[in-house]
Amino acid sequence: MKLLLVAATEAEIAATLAYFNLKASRFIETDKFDVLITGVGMVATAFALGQKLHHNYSLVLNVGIAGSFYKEISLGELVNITQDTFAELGAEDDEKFISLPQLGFGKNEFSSLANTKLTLRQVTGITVNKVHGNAHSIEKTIALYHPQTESMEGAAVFYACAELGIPALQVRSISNYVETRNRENWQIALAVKNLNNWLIGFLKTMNSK
Ligand SMILES: O=C(O)c1cccc(C(=O)CC[C@H]2O[C@@H](n3cnc4c(=O)[nH]cnc43)[C@H](O)[C@@H]2O)c1
Repeated sequence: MKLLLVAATEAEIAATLAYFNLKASRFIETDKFDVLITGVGMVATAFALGQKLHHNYSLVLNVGIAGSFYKEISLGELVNITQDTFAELGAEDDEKFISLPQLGFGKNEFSSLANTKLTLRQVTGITVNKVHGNAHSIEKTIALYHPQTESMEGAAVFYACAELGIPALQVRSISNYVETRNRENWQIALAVKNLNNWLIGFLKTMNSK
C-alpha cells in the first residue's frame, strides 16, 4: 500500500522532487509513493484525482501553500488542516448567503479521516475558487465559517478521499494572510522552503518504515 502525494503546482514541491531524484511530471510513480500534480483549483484537483486515486493508496497527502485568517500563525508556519469546507457552494439571498447544506444539497465540509499523528498546529480551512482580497467579503466569510486557513484545493482532496474511504492529510505552509490584496506581503519562497523541508523529512521517515 502506497502514499499518494498531491500538490497543485510543481513549484510547490520542486525541492522534494529534486531531493528524491524525481523528474517533474504530472504523475510520478516510485516504489514507496506516487506524486500527482493537479493544477490549481478544485476542478483540476477533482479531475486529476478522478483519474489517479484508487484503493491501492493507503494515505493521500495534500501539500501546498495557503493563506491564513489568523495573524497568530506566522508566515512560513506549517499547519495540519483537519477539516475543510467548500465555502462558496450555495446561493446568494440578497446580502445573505445560503450554504449547500442549508439548501438541502448535502455536506459542504470534509475531514481528513487520517489518524496519522503530526506535531503541527491543527486548523480548519476553507477552499475557494476566488482568493479573498476584499475586507468586506473577508468579514462575511469569517462570520460564516470562522476559518483559520484558505486554499484552492483542500476540500476537493478531502471530498475525493472521503468518496473512496481513503484517509487524507493536508499539510500547508502559510504564505500570506487573508487580507485586502497586497501581493508584496506574500512570503511564497519562505513558505515553499519550509514546506519542502518538512515534506522531505516526512517522506524519508515513511520510506524507512
Ligand atoms: O497572485 C495571486 O493572487 C495568487 C493567489 C492565489 C495563489 C497564488 C499562487 O501563486 C499559488 C497557488 C496556490 O496557492 C494556494 N494559496 C496560497 N495562498 C492562498 C490564499 O490566500 N487563498 C487561497 N489559496 C491560496 C492555493 O491553494 C493555490 O494552489 C497566487
